[in-house]
Amino acid sequence: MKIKVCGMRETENIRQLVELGPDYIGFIFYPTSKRYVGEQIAPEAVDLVPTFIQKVGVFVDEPFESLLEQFRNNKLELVQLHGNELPEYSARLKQLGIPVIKVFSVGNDFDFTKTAPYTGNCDFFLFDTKGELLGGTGRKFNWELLDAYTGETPFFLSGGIGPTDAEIISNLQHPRLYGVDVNSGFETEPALKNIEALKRFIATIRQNNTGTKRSYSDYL
Ligand SMILES: O=C(O)c1ccccc1N[C@@H]1O[C@H](COP(=O)(O)O)[C@@H](O)[C@H]1O
Repeated sequence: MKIKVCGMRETENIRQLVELGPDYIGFIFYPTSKRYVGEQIAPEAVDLVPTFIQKVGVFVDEPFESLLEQFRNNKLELVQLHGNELPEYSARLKQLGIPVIKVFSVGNDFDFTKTAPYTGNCDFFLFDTKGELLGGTGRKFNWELLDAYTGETPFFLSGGIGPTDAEIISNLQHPRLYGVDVNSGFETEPALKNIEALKRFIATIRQNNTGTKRSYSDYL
């Protein structure tokens, strides 16, 4: 199971996170977010991230050209579309060779057939909790609803995941579950992650997923 840690901003915190070897690090490029990284991630922080950890830019209904500029300026590797972006928007990014994670906000009445027009137009889905905020709600949705997702596109599970969820996530059985995305559940303040809590969480997930155990030192 892949691990994405989202909402990073502070250089020292990024350095500590990199040592845990997550698969993806997310940066929020949405100005009204408490975790907004700014138009430019601190260049010294970008240089700390090794190539085996992919940098994801999280955007919400960003004008296309502006997204492209920020993608290039920040040496991002994937984009996460967390707003109401249409399948055509996602398809344009894919045509440019940019991998895309398309987010769906899941409430109790969510209709998973809404994902169908995005199939083939993005690489991953991400299922987050529907709430007043567009992301970073800190709340879980009912994970039993995932049984209704029968599509082909692999997905990240997100929304309110915290330190005590590692065991239950490791035991989830969905055939398209690709990764887990964590954010506010591991924060001591917005955009600052509790590294010790993440270390335990990542270790538990990886112990329970044989074959994916990895630490930063393996790559030195
Ligand atoms: O975290 C934010 O502030 C945010 C703002 C706008 C769009 C997305 C945002 N974060 C994403 O929200 C999910 C779940 O976060 P949480 O675990 O519930 O705090 C995660 O994918 C973040 O990328």
